[in-house]
Amino acid sequence: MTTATLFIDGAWVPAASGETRTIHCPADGREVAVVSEAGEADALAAIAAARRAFDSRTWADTPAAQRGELLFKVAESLTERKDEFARAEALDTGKRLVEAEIDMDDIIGCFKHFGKLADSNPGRLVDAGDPTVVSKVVYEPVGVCGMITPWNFPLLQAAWKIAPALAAGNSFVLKPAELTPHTAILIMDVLDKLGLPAGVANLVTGAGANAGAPLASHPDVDLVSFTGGLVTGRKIAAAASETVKKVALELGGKNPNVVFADADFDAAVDNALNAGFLDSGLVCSAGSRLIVEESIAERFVDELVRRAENIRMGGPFDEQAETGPLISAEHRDKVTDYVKRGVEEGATLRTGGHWGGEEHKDGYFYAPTVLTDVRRGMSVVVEEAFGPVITVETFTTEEEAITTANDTNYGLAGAVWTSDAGRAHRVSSRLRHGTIWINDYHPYLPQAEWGGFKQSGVGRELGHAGLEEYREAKHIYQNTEPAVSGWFSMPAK
Ligand SMILES: NC(=O)c1ccc[n+]([C@@H]2O[C@H](COP(=O)([O-])OP(=O)(O)OC[C@H]3O[C@@H](n4cnc5c(N)ncnc54)[C@H](O)[C@@H]3O)[C@@H](O)[C@H]2O)c1
Ligand SMILES: C[N+](C)(C)CC=O
Repeated sequence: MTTATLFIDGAWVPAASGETRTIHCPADGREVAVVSEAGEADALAAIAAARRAFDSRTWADTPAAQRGELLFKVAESLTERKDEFARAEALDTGKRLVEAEIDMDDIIGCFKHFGKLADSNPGRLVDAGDPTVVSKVVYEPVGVCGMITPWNFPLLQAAWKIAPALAAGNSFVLKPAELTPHTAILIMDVLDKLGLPAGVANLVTGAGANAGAPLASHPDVDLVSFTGGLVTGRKIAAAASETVKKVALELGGKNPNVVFADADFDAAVDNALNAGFLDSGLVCSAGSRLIVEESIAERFVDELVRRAENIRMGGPFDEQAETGPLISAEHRDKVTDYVKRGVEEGATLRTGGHWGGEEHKDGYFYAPTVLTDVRRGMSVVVEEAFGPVITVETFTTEEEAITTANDTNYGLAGAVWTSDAGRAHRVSSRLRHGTIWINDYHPYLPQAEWGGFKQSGVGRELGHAGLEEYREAKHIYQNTEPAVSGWFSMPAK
């Protein structure tokens, strides 16, 4: 890959500083690509290009149905280039190729979903209660959108923003995570080849503090949509408040996976593994808090540990591998610290708690880990470790299960396992999380809203609301028989 990887105003350019960054695969350290390292000057150039493109109205005034057609063409192109994209994603993230392929299917589904929605809701007439008045609500694009995305699902999280932003007629600047820029570069190539007007889609690859920060603070950005960690999310919201721009935040989770004694035991154990260890737990909605009914806890944890010890770690192209590495040495140190602190605070390490063995020495692997005897308030129970770490809590009553599951500042997702339909309904309706699974874990649908309660975020992606984030509602009130109002007295002339 060349080092002119910034896409600004319809052209591929290097960073103004000439700086580059080498991307390595976290599974084995191999060099994957050298990309341009954007700084503030590049972000400002991209924002200016997006502003000009928006103000020219070329894309904003393109009929919504045509904008939708472009999204279908993106889906077609991604389908044709699926292998290339999945391979690039797997190399950048270290995730298994099969998982990157599944992500591609979801990404294609996302473009189709917003392609369908693009012209579905042009606005509505409002009854003003006066036949001389025409009152209507129309939906307009927000303007210039800054989009900042994380490294765990690089293109998927970008697609959840790009597709609705384009459907609504906006221009945007995308800043992907600095460690995983590859598929963001590829999707700009797709948009470029499909003839999207110059300046509508812009890309800056680089570090958050330099290339990302202007997207949150610049007055010419109308909306900043961020997916990433809570600490960064707070900074984005604070920076955005200066110019009172629209803010959408998709942050982390400390997601409860609640298992009642009447649940299908084998299915619940199997899915507790999926919940916590799929993609090494590098999923915002990972079921990192297992909350299991006391009467089955011992048997459940024994089986969970037995199964966890069987999980095979490996790189993206290792067909025997069941899970991959963490993203960096720094990230692995963070996970290591959480587990260490948990044990120091009294947790029992039932399995894991160590790095990958000699065969994985060039990658950032961390073994699937189960901690029991945890207490609420321990950092590993409260904070997002963002790794393959499950903590186990127990309960004896339905009320206690609900209280424990809601005892978090986060509110992204959670699951309930039970064979009692009434209980499933009662518990799911009391859980304060944006997605609740009943007798399942992890599925999400482009047709259904995704997002967090509490400190897991602001706003929603996907569904219908995912499009509305990128539109402004405008009320147009027309008096067809203008007349003197008579409100103020009329002085004699
Ligand atoms: N809710 C969701 O749907 C969802 C989805 C995926 C990931 N996540 C969350 O993302 C986190 C993991 O991702 P991460 O480690 O990349 O998060 P992060 O917050 O470290 O980084 C996310 C992005 O923000 C950028 N950034 C960092 N500092 C910035 C600043 N000061 N100004 C502007 N941009 C800045 C980074 O460069 C990156 O592009 C986890 O907390 C995970 O739960 C949430
Ligand atoms: C939103 N999701 C589940 C696809 C990825 C979260 O990290």
